[in-house]
Amino acid sequence: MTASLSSSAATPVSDTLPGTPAAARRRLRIALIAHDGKKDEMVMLATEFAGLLKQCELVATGTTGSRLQAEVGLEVERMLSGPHGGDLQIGARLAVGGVDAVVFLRDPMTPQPHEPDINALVRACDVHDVPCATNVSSARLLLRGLMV
Ligand SMILES: O=C(CO)COP(=O)(O)O
Repeated sequence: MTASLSSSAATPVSDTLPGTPAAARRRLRIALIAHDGKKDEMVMLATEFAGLLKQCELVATGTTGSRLQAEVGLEVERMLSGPHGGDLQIGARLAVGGVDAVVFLRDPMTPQPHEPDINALVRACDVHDVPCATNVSSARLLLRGLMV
């Protein structure tokens, strides 16, 4: 497993693939976000992939980040809580090349007050071709892919 990658903030994730010489690699930067109804699943997922995630630079929205720190023991940079702008902060970082992958466990059954922010973050992933998993099954595939 490798989670070390080259150092430029603007380096595309393609430069993080296994062919890149170890000395030129920088750590993968992964954003982790979960709505309240999905936070338990996020904790379970992060526990399952803790070996990988501990080698990565992690950023999360506020409450998700607290739970990952407290319950999984991960070092996480915490942004604002989602409804207070955390999704937008992560989207802004992603737009300038500062995020390599996003796991965003959205709750499709519960209306969110900050729906436009959520859509903006997912759109930013599509605009900038950053992998974004929005459910546990796709997150497992994405994280396994990063472990190659
Ligand atoms: O609302 C969120 C994402 O849209 C998540 O925010 P929290 O992690 O602060 O609960």
